[in-house]
Amino acid sequence: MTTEHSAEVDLDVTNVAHGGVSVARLDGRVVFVADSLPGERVRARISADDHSSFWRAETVEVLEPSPHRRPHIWADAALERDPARRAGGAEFGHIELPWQRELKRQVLVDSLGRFGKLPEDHPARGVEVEAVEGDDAANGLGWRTRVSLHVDDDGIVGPYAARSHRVVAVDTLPLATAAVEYASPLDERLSGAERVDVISDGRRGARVVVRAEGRTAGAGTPITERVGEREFRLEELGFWQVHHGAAATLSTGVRDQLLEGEFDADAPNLDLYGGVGLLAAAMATRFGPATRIETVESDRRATGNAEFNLRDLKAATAVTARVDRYLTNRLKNATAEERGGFSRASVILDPPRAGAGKQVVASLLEFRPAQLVYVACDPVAFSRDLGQLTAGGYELRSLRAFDLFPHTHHVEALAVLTPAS
Ligand SMILES: C[S@@+](CC[C@H](N)C(=O)[O-])C[C@H]1O[C@@H](n2cnc3c(N)ncnc32)[C@H](O)[C@@H]1O
Repeated sequence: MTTEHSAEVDLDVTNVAHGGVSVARLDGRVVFVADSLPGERVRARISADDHSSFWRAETVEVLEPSPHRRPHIWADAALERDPARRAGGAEFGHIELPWQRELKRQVLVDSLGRFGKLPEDHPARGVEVEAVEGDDAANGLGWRTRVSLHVDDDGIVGPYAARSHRVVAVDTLPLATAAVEYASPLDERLSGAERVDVISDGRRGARVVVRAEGRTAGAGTPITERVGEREFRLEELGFWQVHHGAAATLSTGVRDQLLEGEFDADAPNLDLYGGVGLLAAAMATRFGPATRIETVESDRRATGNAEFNLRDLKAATAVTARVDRYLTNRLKNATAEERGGFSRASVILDPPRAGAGKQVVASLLEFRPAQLVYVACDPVAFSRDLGQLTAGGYELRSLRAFDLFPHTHHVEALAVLTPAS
């Protein structure tokens, strides 16, 4: 990262890139420009010029705005602030909401072609990014049920500045739910603390957990979230979908997208990276309480909660394991009869941002289930896995995408794959 170099240049921004930045060219070199929009001409400050194939720049002035530009939804992240002090976490906040979804669609479709090798004429390239119910009316605000704030050496509490680990003071948290924003100690000094997590308590309130080196202060008791008719117990700092409507959106999406013709309730069905059992429950909601399903999750406490949350489903089990090791062992120890069962299974996988990765995908290809339901939070990682799956004999049967993170660049995809006929 260049520090002494802060040249300002005028750039024509041409298209959107993965990661919440747009692309321009300077003397033939790619420049990733923050806080800009395709079609704009901006004045930007070069912030990193030490990479041979691209530079990075921050917009300081918009010379010719896009018709899709709007005043930033968060004054603490707007152009009026110096780039070094702009709050991170709302990198699309200067773009009208429907156009944010269009840009996310472009990034997803581009990744599908580039990394997933999905042919130009594949119907999945017509995917739309769907809004969560209520988000348009709320202008995409007030959805975050969890925020992680950081504390600097002076005790100032705030988010990191965009693309840095520098804490910036902010007055508001417009993406957070009202309860989470209200509970956030933005105007307090927390000397000695390192991080503050503010988490919806699953009802109308919020909990504040302050972490200092080696110490965590907070109530610590589990939280209960309700999705449809079901309740899910989870640890205070354990994984749960961030948008208040995300768990219901994904659970309904998985339930509806599972292919009935490929489903066998007695097969060794799996919910990989299963957390506290949200998507296993979605499968059982669709196909009945006798559905055989095993959740696989590396966090022991999440697995304990999955066991509790799925206790009414007599054929549901929860295992603490890393997915790669679980699949390797399962394949190594399987009898010929068990291997036959794998080919009748439905497998859900919802990996972290890095995707499932080569080894897990290779094991899935060997497992060869009747259908794979892939829930993906990173279009590039997903597309890489998709490319390996299609090269290994699977075909993409359906694809949906959801805007679970308004005003950020993130997009969630939900894909169903089956062995190619
Ligand atoms: C994106 S979350 C999905 C959780 C769940 N499907 C849900 O929607 O609530 C990913 C989960 O995978 C778990 N995880 C991360 N790496 C893992 C691994 N290598 N093996 C098993 N679980 C893992 C995390 O603890 C987290 O609970």
